[in-house]
Amino acid sequence: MQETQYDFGLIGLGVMGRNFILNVKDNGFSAFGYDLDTEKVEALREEGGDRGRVDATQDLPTFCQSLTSPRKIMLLVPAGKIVDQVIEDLLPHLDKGDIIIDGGNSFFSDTDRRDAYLSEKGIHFFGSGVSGGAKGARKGPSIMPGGNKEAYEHVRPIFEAVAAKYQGEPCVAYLGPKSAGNYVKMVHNGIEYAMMQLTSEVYDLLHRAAGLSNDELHQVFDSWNKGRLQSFLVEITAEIFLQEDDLSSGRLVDMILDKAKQKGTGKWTSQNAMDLGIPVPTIDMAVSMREISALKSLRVDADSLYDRPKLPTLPKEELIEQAEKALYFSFVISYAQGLHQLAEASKEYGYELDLSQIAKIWRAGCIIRAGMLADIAEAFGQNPKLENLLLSPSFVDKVNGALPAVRRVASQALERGIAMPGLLTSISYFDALTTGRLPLNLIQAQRDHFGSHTYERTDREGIFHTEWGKN
Ligand SMILES: NC(=O)C1=CN([C@@H]2O[C@H](COP(=O)(O)OP(=O)(O)OC[C@H]3O[C@@H](n4cnc5c(N)ncnc54)[C@H](OP(=O)(O)O)[C@@H]3O)[C@@H](O)[C@H]2O)C=CC1
Ligand SMILES: O=C(CO)[C@H](O)[C@H](O)COP(=O)(O)O
Repeated sequence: MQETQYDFGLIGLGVMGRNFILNVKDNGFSAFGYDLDTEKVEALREEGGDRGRVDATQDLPTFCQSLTSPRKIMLLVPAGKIVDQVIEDLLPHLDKGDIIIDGGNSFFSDTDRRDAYLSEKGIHFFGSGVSGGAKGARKGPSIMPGGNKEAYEHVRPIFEAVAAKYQGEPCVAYLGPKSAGNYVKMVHNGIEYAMMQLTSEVYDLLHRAAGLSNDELHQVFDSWNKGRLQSFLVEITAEIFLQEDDLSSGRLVDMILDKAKQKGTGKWTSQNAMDLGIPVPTIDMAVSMREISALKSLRVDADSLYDRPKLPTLPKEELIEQAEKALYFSFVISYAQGLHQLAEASKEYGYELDLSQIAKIWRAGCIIRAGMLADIAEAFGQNPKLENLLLSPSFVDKVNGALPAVRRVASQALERGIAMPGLLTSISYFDALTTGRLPLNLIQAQRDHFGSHTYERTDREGIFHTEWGKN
């Protein structure tokens, strides 16, 4: 029987779990890990040093007996059936009031199901997204917990200690009941998909239209990361261009196959946005682009069938300046879409989300952290009911200032046949959302013409139908 009582338990000592548990230990809490894999258990015991502060086992009863009451057990196992399996394995060893935290990228309706199931048994369940990858988990991630508010008080000191800090403020906050935390993490990942797609498009344009080398691309992204585009993704992009390839003489980025994989969180964001009736087309396009990227052989075959315009190389400095504005604009649009979705989800699912607080806990630790999130947090702080970021007076001048260059970049890409679907979609979304009268009156007329679906009028109340073609 294990003598020492540990403050925190962690199941799943993989990429995230191993780093998270060491982070808990470094912040003054004792932690006990559990994994099925002997090597992972032994590796943690080696790396952890003092066994009184961190230890691990492959024996579940020992694991549960070693935790202080109420037990606080975090799961960092692959999302899906494994989470249900681990919960079932744990239940015989738990007491009422114990807390299970699912830190993985679980689908939010699974979290609601698990929450209802466990609350009947007196167990508190937290769906709690964690972002920041391995490094974030080790040194300070952004944490997005949702669940029972009172029970959160037991977890709060640990989460606040291990979370990333932005100017001293922890990047974690209680977000709302039930699946609020997993939902926010899902949309975080949707925004992540959009920002990654947009970054890759700008890289492609600078390289193919203006001939920037990897060294030049490094310099561009590095300098952008010191300005208003300062963000984790721009920072790592700068670093990526410098990485030499161990297996050939060039840079690694040029040797990586152009097929992007996905685990599903971006797709879920798009699917649920459609259920809610909230447009997030830049996120949708980012998901579609991963799908198009997977069609490698089809793309290669089609490439040989069609002509692409051959235009002169563009002046570097001018394109770099315009591209900075295009990336800034489209990052703003990505956040605007994701936060709009969160506002609607909050109403639909009763999460009572505080969008300013969400932007605040994304300012450090997570993959979508960016300097502009401070402005976004302020915009929603000034007007918590802001329907869409584009309505914030503080963003109007910023967006207006970028637009001419954004449109120029898009035209350059279209003229050259360089695919920038994320940027073009962002511009079209912006143009549509800022147009008082759209041509969808014609769609209503068509619907009524072929299917008597009726329409409303601009000049009077009521529902109308016309026998089209009779006058
Ligand atoms: N990697 C990342 O950057 C991020 C991942 N996430 C999410 O965090 C979760 C964990 O991801 P990650 O750490 O990357 O995944 P890993 O696959 O690296 O780690 C998962 C760990 O769980 C173990 N495991 C599987 N089944 C069980 C079980 N029944 N009991 C105990 N342990 C088990 C696995 O062991 P074994 O290998 O032997 O199966 C493995 O050690 C996922 O939901 C992921 O989506 C969230 C943010 C970032
Ligand atoms: O949650 C994350 C970061 O926030 C993960 O890294 C995410 O799983 C990556 O998603 P995908 O594999 O679909 O690109």
